[in-house]
This record gives sequence, structure tokens and C-alpha cells, in this order.
Amino acid sequence: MTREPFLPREPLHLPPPRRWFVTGTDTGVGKTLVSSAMLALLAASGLRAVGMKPVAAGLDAIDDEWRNEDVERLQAAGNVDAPLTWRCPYVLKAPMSPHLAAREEGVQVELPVLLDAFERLSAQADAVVVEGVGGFCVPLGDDLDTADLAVALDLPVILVVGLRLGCLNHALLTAEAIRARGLVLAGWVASVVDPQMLSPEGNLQTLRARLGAPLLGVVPHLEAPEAARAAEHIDLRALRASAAHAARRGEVALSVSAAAA
Ligand SMILES: Nc1ncnc2c1ncn2[C@@H]1O[C@H](COP(=O)(O)OP(=O)(O)OP(=O)(O)O)[C@@H](O)[C@H]1O
Ligand SMILES: C[C@H](N)[C@H](N)CCCCCC(=O)O
Ligand SMILES: [Mg+2]
Repeated sequence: MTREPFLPREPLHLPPPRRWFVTGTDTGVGKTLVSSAMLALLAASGLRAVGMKPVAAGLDAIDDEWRNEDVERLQAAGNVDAPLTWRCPYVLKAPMSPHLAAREEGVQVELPVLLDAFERLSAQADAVVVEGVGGFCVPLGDDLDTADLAVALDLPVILVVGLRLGCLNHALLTAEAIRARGLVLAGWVASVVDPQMLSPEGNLQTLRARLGAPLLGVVPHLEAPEAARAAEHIDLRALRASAAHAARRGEVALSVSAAAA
């Protein structure tokens, strides 16, 4: 008999704004799996939760239509119905770096378009999870990269570390890049992409000691890598501290702009 995945139904008590930017140590490390799991947890706790993939590169034939798998998975994990143009303003055909896929199609990825879509989506939801593209510094166009987008959105960042040889360097460099841009590394999740990796515990211990942010969970190598299964291994309550900090920052920004007005 297959076991039903467990999703806690109690409220998470995460204060607003409840918006996060999910990045990874690389492409193919579990960002979509973890973002979907976060959405499933947020939705199960009674929040209106929606995922955004600002730029998607790579179309697959799904149900006889050309669709992007990440966009589909995020949509399936959340519980808000929103137009595709808000959830993913740029759907590019080729499965390669988005700046190259965009160039091939004669498309220019524009930051204001992405910010506008995020605002519209945000207005419909209590919680928004934005999945980045590949790693933190992947180019989106000639003068724009994924980190610029995270900065413009001004969101706390969740780092997904794909557990495999090489991830320590990638994780530590990414944490440094996030902080160098003035963003908060709100938490990290490990996803066991290589079940043969030697000393996974030693690697986790190293990252715990060096990343300086809360570990939200370790997703083991799953036979069925689905949102609800991954969600069993993630605890978002560790985000409360940074959420409270973000809420206070928002209040301060509001009172400063009110005082200036
Ligand atoms: N813990 C895990 N157990 C089993 N498979 C996993 C796990 N984590 C990730 N995978 C698998 O690895 C592949 C890449 O994962 P995912 O699509 O979530 O990566 P990504 O970081 O979102 O990639 P992209 O940069 O393309 O958006 C998928 O097939 C996913 O199912
Ligand atoms: C196509 C793939 N699935 C991602 N969406 C795009 C990954 C871009 C990686 C670019 C790079 O770092 O070299
Ligand atoms: Mg993805």
C-alpha cells in the first residue's frame, strides 16, 4: 500500500510579507521540487499560495501541448489561479541559459515586466514563492541577471543545495553572492540529488557550520520526487525569525515614506 504524504494542517504562523526567492547551487538541483514543496506546505496551512517562474527556458510536450514543466509543477502545488503571463512572463523554447534562448527568439527580458507580473500575482496571494533560473548569477539578458531580479524584488532568499560532490563550494559562493548584494539568506534546503555521494552527513555538517542561515530541511533522494513527498522533509517554521525581521523592515520603510510624505 502506498503511504499518503503527510502535510501539516496547522497554521505556520509566518508573518507577512511571506514572499521568497528560491535559488540553487546550480541548475537541476531541486529548486522546483523544493519550491513546490514550500507551496504545498503554505497552501496546506490555509494560505493562498502561488508560485512564480519569472523566466522559463525549455518546453516539453505535456498533454499534447508545449509547456514548461517548472511552471506546471509550481501551478499544481499552489492554490491560486492566475494568468500564465503573471506566473511566467517569459516562456522560452530552448532548454539553455535564458539570455541565449531569448536572443535566439529575438526576445528581450525586461525587468519592469517581471516586477509588474510579480506585483499582480502578489496582490492575489498570501504567500509567493519565486523560483529563480539555474544558479544565482545566471544571465537573463545583456544587462540583467537572476541576482539583479532578486535584488529588484528585494526578497529573502532560500538556497537549495543539490547534495553532490562540488556543492560545498557552490553553496558557499552563492551565499557570499547573495549577501554581497545586500539580500538576506533566510534559509537553505538540501536535496539529495546524488544518492551515491560520499559522506552526505559530513557535507551537511560543513554547510550547517558555514552557511550561517537556518537549515529548513534535507530532502532525501526520493523515488517519486513530488511536492507532497518533499514537503514531509521541510519545516518552514524556521523562517519565522527572518519573516519577523522582513515584516519589521517593511514597517520601518512604510513609516519612513509616510514621514517623508
Ligand atoms: N531529493 C531528490 N530526490 C529525487 N530526485 C530529485 C531530488 N531533488 C531533485 N531531484 C530531481 O532532479 C531533477 C532536477 O530537479 P528540479 O527540476 O527540482 O531542479 P531545478 O533546480 O529546479 O532545475 P532548473 O534549473 O532546471 O529549474 C528533477 O528530475 C527532480 O525530480
Ligand atoms: C534549461 C534549464 N533547465 C534552466 N532552466 C536554465 C539553466 C541555465 C544555466 C546557465 C548556466 O549557469 O550555465
Ligand atoms: Mg526548476
